[in-house]
Amino acid sequence: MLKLNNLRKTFNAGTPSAHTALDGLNLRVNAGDFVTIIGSNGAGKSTLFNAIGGSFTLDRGNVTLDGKNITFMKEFRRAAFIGRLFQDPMRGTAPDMTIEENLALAYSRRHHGPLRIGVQRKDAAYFKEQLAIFDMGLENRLKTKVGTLSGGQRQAMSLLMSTIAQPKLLLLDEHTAALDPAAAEKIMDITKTIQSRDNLTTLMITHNIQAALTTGNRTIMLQNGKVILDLSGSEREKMTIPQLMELYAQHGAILDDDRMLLS
Ligand SMILES: Nc1ncnc2c1ncn2[C@@H]1O[C@H](COP(=O)(O)OP(=O)(O)OP(=O)(O)O)[C@@H](O)[C@H]1O
Repeated sequence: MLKLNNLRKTFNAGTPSAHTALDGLNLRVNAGDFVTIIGSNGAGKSTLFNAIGGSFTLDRGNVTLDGKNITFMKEFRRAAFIGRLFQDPMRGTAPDMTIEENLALAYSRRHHGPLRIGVQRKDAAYFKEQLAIFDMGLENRLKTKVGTLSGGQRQAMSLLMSTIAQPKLLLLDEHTAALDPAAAEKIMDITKTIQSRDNLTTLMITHNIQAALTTGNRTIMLQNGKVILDLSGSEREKMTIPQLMELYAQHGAILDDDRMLLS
């Protein structure tokens, strides 16, 4: 479904600050897979998402999605079929637009036509139904400006906007890390519900090792811009956090991030 072949990206090439963030990265993801991604700071996780989303030109390698080579496709075109959530709940929604206008904009991507903020009555009913799943009272606030919502509510909006047009791929970049624990749990629960309901092929970066091992069906570990571990099936089920850290250490990496250990 998603094939990443030999991805390479060096930032500031040819200067003293040159840094190879992706170093011949290979990955195959099957349709419907929910893959969690872990790795220490600077391992290349967000750069991997930027490569898939088309934020920069790769030095080498190619990205194929659903049999189509999208390596040179512009970022805004990929956004029509790749949903992405960031840590910051303020990204991904337009604060001066209402809940229904934001959703109408996202929903119009489904038709691959021009983006629309005009809200048709039948669409408004559908948005209400979808918002009700979050159980945050948002379904009764369609005319509320998104800028007035809490962080958790805005991330709920971003999640719905990223998935309402049924993307081919969903990229979650620590999308619950900046939320309070109750909101984080709620957003994660709904993420799982939507993922399994729509059989959405999903990649999720997390610093929470426990969540990485128990969410989705596969866990990969990145280090120095490469996939160094790929766990699924019974091997993943049996894996404990100490064993995982030991494996990580064997690759010369240290889980030096307190968030990983404490969360
Ligand atoms: N636009 C850029 N220009 C220069 N260097 C960059 C750029 N983007 C990323 N890097 C560097 O590439 C490396 C990988 O960064 P990346 O953000 O992918 O790491 P990460 O695994 O997501 O880390 P974290 O968990 O801290 O978010 C880092 O050393 C980073 O400084």
